[in-house]
Amino acid sequence: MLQLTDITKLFNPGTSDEKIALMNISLQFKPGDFVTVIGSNGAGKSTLMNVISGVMKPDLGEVRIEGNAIQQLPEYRRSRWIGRVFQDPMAGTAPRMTIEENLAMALSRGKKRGLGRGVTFTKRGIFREQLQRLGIGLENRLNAKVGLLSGGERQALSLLMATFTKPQILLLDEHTAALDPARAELITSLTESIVREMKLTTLMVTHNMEQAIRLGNRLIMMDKGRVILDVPEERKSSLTVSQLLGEFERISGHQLSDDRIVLG
Ligand SMILES: Nc1ncnc2c1ncn2[C@@H]1O[C@H](COP(=O)(O)OP(=O)(O)OP(=O)(O)O)[C@@H](O)[C@H]1O
Repeated sequence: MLQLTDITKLFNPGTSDEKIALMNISLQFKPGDFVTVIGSNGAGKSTLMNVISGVMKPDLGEVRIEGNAIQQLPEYRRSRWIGRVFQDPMAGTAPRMTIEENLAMALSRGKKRGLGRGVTFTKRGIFREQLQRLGIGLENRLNAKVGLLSGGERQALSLLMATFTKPQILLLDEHTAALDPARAELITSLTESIVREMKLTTLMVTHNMEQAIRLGNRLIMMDKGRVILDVPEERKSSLTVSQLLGEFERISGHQLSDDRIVLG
């Protein structure tokens, strides 16, 4: 279980440039929860992901996984519980290394440095089997340099790498936003099946309102560092994009300003 209690994060505190990125955020996620996260520009969505993954420490509050407070642990020490996929397909992989070298690296995640990074015969078999699940033929290209793959192929590989060692939590930071619609749909359905099969607690930031409603079992809306709406599955399934935008306006008192918004 992932639990956030009274998380506050300020940037440049005490200066004229002070920004409240997160203000008293308390959220609890059950194993297998698939939560879509939407909000206006600068609402704090990426900061929330960064505080959970350990890229940043909160100024106040606790991040707990399975009851253990981890907010002071550095990112690399949280990696056995948390996988993350970014918007930029280059971010989750090493482009100069081959597919199998990248997977070997993913497999050694959370283990002591230098251990188990080589590609053995047995590992190659596991890699082929796992890549096959993606259904895009990467299992036949183990020695291809990742930098030569298309954005969609790289994002599928990033997804596999982020979940290779069966983390409990998956953070998706607009991971389909840089792809064309067909590739985005492929990555979305791969995401859904991986999340379902592995029962991952998943937080997915998206600017696509239709996707935010359609995917997952809970929707969180953020504005100015706060969670302003938390929609459970029962209500989410009957929600429309215009109702969602209307709710945002009603609660926040202003229109959703998002330069990357996609309505559906
Ligand atoms: N490193 C930083 N230094 C200073 N301010 C920052 C930093 N990172 C984020 N902020 C500020 O914190 C607030 C929250 O930013 P964050 O990136 O989390 O928002 P977001 O919801 O992900 O926005 P967007 O959808 O535009 O990417 C914003 O006001 C932003 O300008």
